[in-house]
Amino acid sequence: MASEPTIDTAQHHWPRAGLEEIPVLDLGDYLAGKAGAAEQLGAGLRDAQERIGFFYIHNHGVPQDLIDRMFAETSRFHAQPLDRKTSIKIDEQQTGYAPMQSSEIKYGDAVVDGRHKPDLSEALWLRRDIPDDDPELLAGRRFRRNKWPEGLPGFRDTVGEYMVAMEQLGRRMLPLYALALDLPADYFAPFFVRADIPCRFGHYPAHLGGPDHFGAAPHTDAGFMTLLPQAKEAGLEIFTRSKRWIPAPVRPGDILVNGGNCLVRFTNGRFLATPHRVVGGLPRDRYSIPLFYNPAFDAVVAPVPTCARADGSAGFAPIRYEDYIAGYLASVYAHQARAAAREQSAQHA
Ligand SMILES: O=C(O)CCC(=O)C(=O)O
Ligand SMILES: [Fe+2]
Repeated sequence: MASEPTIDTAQHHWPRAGLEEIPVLDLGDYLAGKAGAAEQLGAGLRDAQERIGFFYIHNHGVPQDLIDRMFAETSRFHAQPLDRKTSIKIDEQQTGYAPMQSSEIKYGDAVVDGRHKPDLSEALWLRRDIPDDDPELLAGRRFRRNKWPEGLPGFRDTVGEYMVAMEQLGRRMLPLYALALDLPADYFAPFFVRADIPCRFGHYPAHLGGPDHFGAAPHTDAGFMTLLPQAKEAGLEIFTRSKRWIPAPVRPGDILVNGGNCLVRFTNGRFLATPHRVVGGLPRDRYSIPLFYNPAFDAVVAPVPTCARADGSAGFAPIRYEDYIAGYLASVYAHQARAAAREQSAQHA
């Protein structure tokens, strides 16, 4: 299984105060095509990703009405009776309904405080929708088949609209990552043709858990960039390089962005995948709708040329994204660990 990335802290030198500030990047001028805006944002993104691993984006171009409708659909889905939700229960495809406390194994090295209780949240996972005759789907590849809820008219259309808008945002942000790393602006584009864009439409019921039992236990995300439209309720906390948990303030209308383990691998540990968690014991129900903007399944995630290690060592070994994500999921979910074991024994049979 793929080993989790570790952060090369020797490359980071920042005063403590700065380690706890989540910057805001305004994409307005950039999306309007203003000269110089991309370079300026690239520098801001570099600072954010080296220092704290999280940043808000303002004027991101995704209509608020669409985000509001996606939140409304998410609460409509979770308001259904449990047997309706479990009729599309999550399986080795990693799409469908993940019930409360279904993260059965814990997040390997990313667990920063040794607490191992399964998440007090439920979620509907969906990926890019592909036609029934897609060759990879017909070949039985994992992570390809969506499970759509029935009896919720309009749900599927809204999810489709949301995925298109959010994927476009992710694609438009790729040049900023490239410029942040002194690479040609189009460097990352080929890795994201048919990007993997899993969405987690999550519900954290009020009054569950507490200081030692979380809505989402401490973890790092697996992919490249996580796009998290702001929930109405607070509750997300991030573990900074000053070794403290700080709340991520709710900034209505903005989208919170954070780096995942694939970004760490691309940058040989220079950009952070910062551990985060959702606290337990929330005063009100909380919904969240992250889209994980990740490479295509066949893309090979390998350190970029500008992130060679100073000591000449190679750093992270190249790995196909799909192999990486399968290993990550097997470390979090028992059903994925079983699927991985089945695939291994089939290969050796
Ligand atoms: O609900 C949130 O605010 C964050 C959830 C999260 O960290 C995740 O789904 O990876
Ligand atoms: Fe996360």
